[in-house]
Amino acid sequence: MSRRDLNGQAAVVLKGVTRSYRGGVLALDDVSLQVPRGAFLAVMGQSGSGKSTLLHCASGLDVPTSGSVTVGGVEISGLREAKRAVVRREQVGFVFQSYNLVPSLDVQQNITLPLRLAGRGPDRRWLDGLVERVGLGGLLHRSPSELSGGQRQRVAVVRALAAKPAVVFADEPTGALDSANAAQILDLLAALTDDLGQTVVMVTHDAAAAARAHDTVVMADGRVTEILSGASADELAARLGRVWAGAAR
Ligand SMILES: Nc1ncnc2c1ncn2[C@@H]1O[C@H](COP(=O)(O)OP(=O)(O)OP(=O)(O)O)[C@@H](O)[C@H]1O
Repeated sequence: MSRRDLNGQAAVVLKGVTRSYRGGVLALDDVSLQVPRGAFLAVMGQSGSGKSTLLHCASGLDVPTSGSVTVGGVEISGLREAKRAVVRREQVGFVFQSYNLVPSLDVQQNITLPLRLAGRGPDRRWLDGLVERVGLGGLLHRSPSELSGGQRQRVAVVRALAAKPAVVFADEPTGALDSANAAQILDLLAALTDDLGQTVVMVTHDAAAAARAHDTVVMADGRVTEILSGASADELAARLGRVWAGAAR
């Protein structure tokens, strides 16, 4: 998985990460994973396998019970929430299935919100380039309620990238979209990594979506069971079928 390592430093490193919940649930069980800069990585696995917990721990939304997490060269697992919030603002972008745009703000304001919260001015060339690239140029003064689902998700992708984060975590980014809009968002995520050297980690249930990523991490029972490179949707579906059947035994 290291072929995308553009400048030697990994965007995200997890070492021996464990997350247990009250009641004895071991949601992550000794997970070690390196996400090279410029990677487009999918995370798949059956419901309850630990995908969301992995995303939450890797992004600093949650804290592992043990092990370490480094994002953009900053070790975040030992930090208190206020400091993790600063690292998240500067190093992490998020894209959610439900877009999570602020309805009272227009597109332009939504896109620059994370920067304003961080007290930073926008890099106009970077933002204008992104807006142009995703075809939102004529929509900057619309409210989110005046956009299609696909357009809303494109706004969310630009917002996630506005601060040039070390990594974008996308949680089922195509889950609410029809197949044409889903394909556009996947094209966009792939182009961001291939053309702009951005790093994307995408949790998905959809083998066709995962097939657009460079590599796919397969999870079962809180563990990474394998990492598949360049697999087709059919190969992933077949592989996951076997992992799930194995997990059920
Ligand atoms: N807050 C919590 N308290 C207790 N157990 C939890 C909590 N959150 C998750 N779990 C458990 O941890 C395990 C992993 O959950 P997680 O949400 O990471 O799985 P997932 O692969 O994202 O599932 P899905 O595909 O259904 O979203 C599951 O057994 C789940 O029930």
